[in-house]
Amino acid sequence: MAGSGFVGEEIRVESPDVVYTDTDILSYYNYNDSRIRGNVVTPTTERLVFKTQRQLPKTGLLLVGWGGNNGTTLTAGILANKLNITWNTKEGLNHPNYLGSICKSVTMRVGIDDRFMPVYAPLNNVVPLLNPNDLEIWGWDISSVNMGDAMRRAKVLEWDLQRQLYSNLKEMLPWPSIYIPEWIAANQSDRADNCLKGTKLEMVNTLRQNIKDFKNSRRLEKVVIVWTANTEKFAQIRPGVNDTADNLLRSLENNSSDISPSTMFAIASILEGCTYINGSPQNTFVPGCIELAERYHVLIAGDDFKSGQTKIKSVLSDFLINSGLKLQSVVSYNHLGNNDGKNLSAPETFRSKEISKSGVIDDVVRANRLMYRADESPDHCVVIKYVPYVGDSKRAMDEYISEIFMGGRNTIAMHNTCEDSLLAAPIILDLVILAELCTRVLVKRDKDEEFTKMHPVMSILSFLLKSPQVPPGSPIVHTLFPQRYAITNFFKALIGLPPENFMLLEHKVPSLRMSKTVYA
Ligand SMILES: NC(=O)c1ccc[n+]([C@@H]2O[C@H](COP(=O)([O-])OP(=O)(O)OC[C@H]3O[C@@H](n4cnc5c(N)ncnc54)[C@H](O)[C@@H]3O)[C@@H](O)[C@H]2O)c1
Ligand SMILES: O=P([O-])([O-])O[C@@H]1[C@@H](O)[C@H](O)[C@@H](O)[C@H](O)[C@@H]1O
Repeated sequence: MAGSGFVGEEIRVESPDVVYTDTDILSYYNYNDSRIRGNVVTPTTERLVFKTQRQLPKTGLLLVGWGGNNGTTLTAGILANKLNITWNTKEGLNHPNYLGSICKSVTMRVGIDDRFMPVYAPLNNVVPLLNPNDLEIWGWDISSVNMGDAMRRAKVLEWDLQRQLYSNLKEMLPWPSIYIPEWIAANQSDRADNCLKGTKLEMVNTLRQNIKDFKNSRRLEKVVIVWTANTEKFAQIRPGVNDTADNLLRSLENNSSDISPSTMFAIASILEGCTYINGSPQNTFVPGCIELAERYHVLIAGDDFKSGQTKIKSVLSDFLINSGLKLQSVVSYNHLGNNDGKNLSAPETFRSKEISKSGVIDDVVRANRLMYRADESPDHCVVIKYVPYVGDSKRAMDEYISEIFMGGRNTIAMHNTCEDSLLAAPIILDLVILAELCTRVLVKRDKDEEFTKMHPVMSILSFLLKSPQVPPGSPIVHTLFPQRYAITNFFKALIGLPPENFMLLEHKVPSLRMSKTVYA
């Protein structure tokens, strides 16, 4: 629709720097930045070439912890969308949707029209992205309950919707999984009736066979594996045990107690060439695991889905500090009554979550040496309580206190109630869709001969994760909008468009509105 400020169909770039072949999109891209030496700043330009496969592969999604609130809610939600199942509540008729997914519900600015006004397009019309309705889904759980009864157990979705999905879901039985009690809360033992036996190596090989059989039986080209099982305690990083890929594999063969179930899943995924995403806060990606992913060029991402309280914190801390208000105290409390909350009621598993929820203000504080000394940071307290009665409906209460002009104080208090799994499920979807896109992208410097994959640690997914994994030595960005623009600017680079600069100079420099349109 001309002049509507919106493009509802797949956009196509016309530029000498963008070539659409039958199989790929080739974009010749100027990556501009500036290099600082002392107080001397030098603009830099690196000519890159991105090659993005256009063909969408038949893709499978394997969920570890499939029978949990997130796993069942995601599976049920995709099925409801696929079958277009509507359901009644006291408010009336409800339709399936993908609200909460940036790949399915968000647009991005792609440029300006002839009136110099912004034009937006859905993310999935900018570069080819998987349709979640096409995903083949299966998974593992230490609980043998079928997905229909697990959906009922989760108590997340409205009964009229559950009723219509149950017959499909009850046929889905999770594969047995790895249960090593000391890695999660003892209160999880009552659901662990679906557990593999044998040595750690034997169990990893069983997981690998599960993956192979799933891939072959469904004729899949790709499989993405997501850990949405319970939060584990942190693993000790031990030299000679899990500090290198070879030591990690040798420790697996030696049945080392230092290797967690989540790291065993990561090893199986990597050895089967499957992208692996850690949706929980534990340190699955011990150094040896990252090295293994680098060795096999298998993409990994983590940690801990960023769904509610932490997402808000990443925005508020950015707003306060980057408005020159000195944030001095952040207290994040929440209680919830789902099984995640039950597992987090144990000190060691809570500690994993406390670490991932606490790090989110670090980058914005560290970036401001005007207000914060190197050894100074706001008080930051995280509290999570398990209250069975509220179920999946997490009640979060936060307080932010900042010092303001001339000795003043600014206190922001907020209350947030939401079904935690209805926030997390679309985030899992985005992680899968964006991770799959990353597997289709190759890049090289224009002057180089060979294309290469991007670094296996997908820091581009930081927008979706509380405690983002980044390539060794890379900075961690927590603030939400830079994370989001990292994704949309990446999309623009893949089709040869310049990054968002927010300058709107056409509306600040009158002569720009007179100049002929100059196509790059
Ligand atoms: N908003 C959210 O729901 C949210 C946000 C961020 C992170 N997370 C994390 O996502 C994970 C899942 O959350 P949830 O609400 O679905 O929890 P849940 O307890 O409902 O589901 C976890 C599932 O994992 C299973 N499980 C445990 N150990 C396993 C293993 N070794 N192998 C296979 N299955 C195993 C359990 O039986 C359970 O069915 C948790 O770690 C949670 O901290 C959730
Ligand atoms: O994403 P977020 O709302 O900051 O954090 C949430 C925690 O507050 C909650 O207690 C936990 O059960 C969820 O797994 C999630 O991690």
